[in-house]
Amino acid sequence: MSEIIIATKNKGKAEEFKKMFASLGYEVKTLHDYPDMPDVEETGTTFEENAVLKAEEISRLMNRPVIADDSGLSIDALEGRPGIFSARYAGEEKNDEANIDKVLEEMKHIPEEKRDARFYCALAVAIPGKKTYTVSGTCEGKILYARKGTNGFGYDPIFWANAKNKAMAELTSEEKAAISHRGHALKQLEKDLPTIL
Ligand SMILES: O=P(O)(O)OP(=O)(O)OP(=O)(O)OC[C@H]1O[C@@H](n2cnc3c(O)ncnc32)[C@H](O)[C@@H]1O
Ligand SMILES: [Mg+2]
Repeated sequence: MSEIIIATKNKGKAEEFKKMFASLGYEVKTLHDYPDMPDVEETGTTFEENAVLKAEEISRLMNRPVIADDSGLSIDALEGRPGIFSARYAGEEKNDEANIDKVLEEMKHIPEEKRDARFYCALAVAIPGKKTYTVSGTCEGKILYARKGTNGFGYDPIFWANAKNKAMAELTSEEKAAISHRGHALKQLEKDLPTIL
């Protein structure tokens, strides 16, 4: 099986990528398999810029093709927050539960019709000697008033996925991949995989 490296230290993302790529016949390695790789600083102002920073730095260090994912949740009533700061919304330690609590608190008086939000995922593909490129995907939904479901990771328990009429954390991994921002972004890469790997 061909191997692809995803420059992530996020366990939830790593699990999703492993399953999605396995169904395409590829084996995923992440930075959990290469613990000496550094944390790349996400200094960009967009998801795309941050995905490119992560993919290019790890590709340069490994001298191999590398894909990186930068993603997050954008809430209309919060003017797009947490956005590119989704991982660290409630503090540097990147705590999913604290991040959810902060969003629930900020959204507690916002009425049903003003709770629209979307997940965004930018994937960057860095190949030594070639120009890095990006693809992206979104997933439309609403912010719930409380947690629902136990699957997935990050903000999934408070995100109502319009496409499935269920909370994201109620979906199986296959159901989520079919409608998610990450699934939509990956769809656009599928045809390129033989040249990336
Ligand atoms: O940079 P890497 O190492 O990949 O890991 P990270 O956790 O820092 O990842 P990001 O910088 O891309 O931040 C993304 C955050 O957005 C949230 N997020 C992204 N995709 C999500 C999904 O499918 N479901 C729920 N939350 C998601 C989640 O809280 C992540 O921590
Ligand atoms: Mg990050």
